[in-house]
Amino acid sequence: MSEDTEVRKPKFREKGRLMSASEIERTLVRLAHEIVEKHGGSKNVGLVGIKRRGVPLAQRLGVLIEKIEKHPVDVGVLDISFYRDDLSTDGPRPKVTPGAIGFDVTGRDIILMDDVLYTGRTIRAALDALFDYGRPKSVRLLVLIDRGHRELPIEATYVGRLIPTSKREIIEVKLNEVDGQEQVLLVELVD
Ligand SMILES: O=P(O)(O)OC[C@H]1O[C@H](OP(=O)(O)OP(=O)(O)O)[C@H](O)[C@@H]1O
Ligand SMILES: O=c1cc[nH]c(=O)[nH]1
Repeated sequence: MSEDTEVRKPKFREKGRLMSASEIERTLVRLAHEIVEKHGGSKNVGLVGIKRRGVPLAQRLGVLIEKIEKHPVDVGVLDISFYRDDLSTDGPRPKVTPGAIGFDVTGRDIILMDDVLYTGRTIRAALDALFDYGRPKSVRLLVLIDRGHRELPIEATYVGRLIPTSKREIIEVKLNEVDGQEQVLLVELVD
């Protein structure tokens, strides 16, 4: 490949660790209690994790809520494969891949879960997908990190950490089940 055609890979610089494994754990415990409190229990609650890192978060919260409420909670998976550049209005759009969530969402109080909330476009696509599977009674959003910069009127009811960021920064959530390590990092794009 000539120098002219060579694609320059973006370079990133680690700026610091935002959350350790134990901080992630404590945050999830707090969110589990918030969910139980706000829903007056968990009998009608169904947790739906957005692939990829929303899934282990939903599974962990399911275990934590079950410990508090002493009965199992439905945990499902929403598989949204999408092509993304900067997700500009004319660019490639998130694509919903058909696949079972794992339980019937109709009539349920669904808590949709993801690791990072940024522009909100992933969640918009996830909501479209969710309603293809049924008609929930309510849908709330839980994210581990809200980093701001929304492009759509989407907000999370349950937020692990609100981290104001610049657009050059990226939040990297690392979870054991996906990444083989457990932490949240702040990285920055360098020229
Ligand atoms: O609010 P948005 O602008 O849509 O950004 C948030 C999404 O970005 C990340 O996914 P990513 O595209 O990095 O895919 P991955 O989860 O498979 O790593 C993150 O996991 C959220 O799903
Ligand atoms: O900073 C960001 C933005 C979108 N998705 C991420 O995982 N991190």
